[in-house]
Amino acid sequence: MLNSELLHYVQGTKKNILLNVLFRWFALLMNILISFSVARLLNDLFIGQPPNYFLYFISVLSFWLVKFLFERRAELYGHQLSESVKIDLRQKFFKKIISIGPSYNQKISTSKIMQLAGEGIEQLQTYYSGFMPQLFYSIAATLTMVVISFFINIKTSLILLLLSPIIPLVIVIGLRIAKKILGKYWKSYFSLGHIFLDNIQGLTMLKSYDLDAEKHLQMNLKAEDFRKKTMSLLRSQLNSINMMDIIAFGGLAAGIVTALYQLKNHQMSMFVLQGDTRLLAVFFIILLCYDFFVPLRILGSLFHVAMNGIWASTFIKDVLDAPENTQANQTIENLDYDIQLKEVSFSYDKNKIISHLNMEFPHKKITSIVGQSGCGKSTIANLLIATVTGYQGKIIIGGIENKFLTTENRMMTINMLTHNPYFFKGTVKENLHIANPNATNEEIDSLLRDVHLYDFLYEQQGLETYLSENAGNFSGGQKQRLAIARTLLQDPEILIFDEATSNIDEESEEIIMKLIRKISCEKTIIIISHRLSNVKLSDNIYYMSDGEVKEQGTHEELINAQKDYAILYQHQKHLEKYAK
Ligand SMILES: Nc1ncnc2c1ncn2[C@@H]1O[C@H](COP(=O)(O)OP(=O)(O)OP(=O)(O)O)[C@@H](O)[C@H]1O
Repeated sequence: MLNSELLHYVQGTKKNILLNVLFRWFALLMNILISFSVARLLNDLFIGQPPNYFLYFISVLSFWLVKFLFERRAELYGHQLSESVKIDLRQKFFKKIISIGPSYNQKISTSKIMQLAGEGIEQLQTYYSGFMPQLFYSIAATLTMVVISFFINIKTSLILLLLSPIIPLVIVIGLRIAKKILGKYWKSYFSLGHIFLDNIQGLTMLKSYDLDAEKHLQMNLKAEDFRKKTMSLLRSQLNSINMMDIIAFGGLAAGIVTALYQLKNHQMSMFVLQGDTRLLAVFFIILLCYDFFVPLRILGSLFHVAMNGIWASTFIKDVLDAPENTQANQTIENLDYDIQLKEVSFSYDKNKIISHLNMEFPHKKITSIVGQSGCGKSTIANLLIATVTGYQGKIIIGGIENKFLTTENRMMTINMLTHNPYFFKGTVKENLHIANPNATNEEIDSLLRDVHLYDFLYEQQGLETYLSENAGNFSGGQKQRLAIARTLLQDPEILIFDEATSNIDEESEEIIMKLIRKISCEKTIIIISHRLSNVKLSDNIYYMSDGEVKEQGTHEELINAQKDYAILYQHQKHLEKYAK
């Protein structure tokens, strides 16, 4: 019921729980004093002794005021607890995702991260700030009331003592029953989140294929499944709440009946008071019985919300406990940005993608990788930028094994431009500043001239020109040229162009290729392209097939070799001539 491991994840939790419980316990003592005062007043009225109303009023008001202050204090600690839990857990969660590095996606899906960071942590917050303090408070309050009732009437006290563990027992049984339901609930929730995010990301494509209505229906089915799972969870929670109500009210009735029975048998008295205290004792114990089951009953209700948190915690814990690459603490110190792959192999699950690759990508040179679709070209790029990890062999970048490079250093050193760069809604300047927040307008303008976008942008609002979502108001070629300007603004030493010129107009392609050749005298350039005409001027070309390097050399050398590269080149040349 109490996951003690979780306590370690949130700083200051124990202190805040302790203070919250302590002040609520003080408030309980005040409440008991109020009950005692009310019992005395009733006793006075019943035995015909004129009560001192003013004294009762003052004492009840004073107890109530002190109780109110204690409760406010407890609330304050509860609030602190609740906030620190949420902030702490979210910070730890995101820090962990960042420290796992760009390959986090191999371990956990984006939709799951969003759901756990949002709803998951929200649920866990209730566990920490509601359920956990309530659990300790319930124990303290129950024991306190059992001890006090012991001094009034032992039998009633024993009845309360015997009945008190039933509610926690129902909670434990409820947890066992709900385990299966909760498993289904979270599975359905993750599945809904995954499909929702996927469809939102691909909405434009879905619309263009007129598939949005179909996907809408699919999402409705998932949402309906989630609704059913939620209802089933709520039903089980409601059953258990009903059960706890029966026990709480049954316990209250049992306590009252026992007390009255004891009164009838002349066994009721206040041990500590002189004289005939039978009626006082019975009123006091009835009021105590009324309060007795309240903490346990609240524990029961909170338990159902906390149960979700406990379940979410297992997923959150998996993320927080995910192994980090603690060896990744080196940075490239020298000015050598050569890359070497030595006997590198990699598999997705058991599917071998590349095998025993030996490649070199020298600094200040253009090296290209070509080959049939699916031969593993992008996998090499992904291994270099570490969005994919778990390779055998060695990848040496600037003299340092890739695994040992810090994520920050790798990200500052290597940049990959794909055929589908992302732009945020906002101005051109805002989007370019992502790569370098300190870049001046002059530096940006100079790059915009290099990518032949200057005139186009300054015919509009210049750097303040507005980009709609993912630069939807720009053509494919303009978007790609803007992306290259953004990449160059960051000024990384190693640049990977993975099909960066596919699907764009010839003019843009020519501009980009010219620029790549211009910067190649000071950077390590890797070009991945299915169009061999783009790699003709490379210093070295690797021709790959089935995850292996089959040929290597300059364009002329490979053409003269008259093997697969030459055949593919002639084939593409023929097709391009035909297309024109
Ligand atoms: N995340 C993944 N999980 C499992 N298999 C994958 C994953 N990504 C790629 N693959 C598989 O790895 C193989 C190599 O993919 P890769 O993207 O490296 O090929 P490529 O040579 O770049 O192809 P293309 O020229 O079509 O982009 C393919 O068979 C692909 O199906």
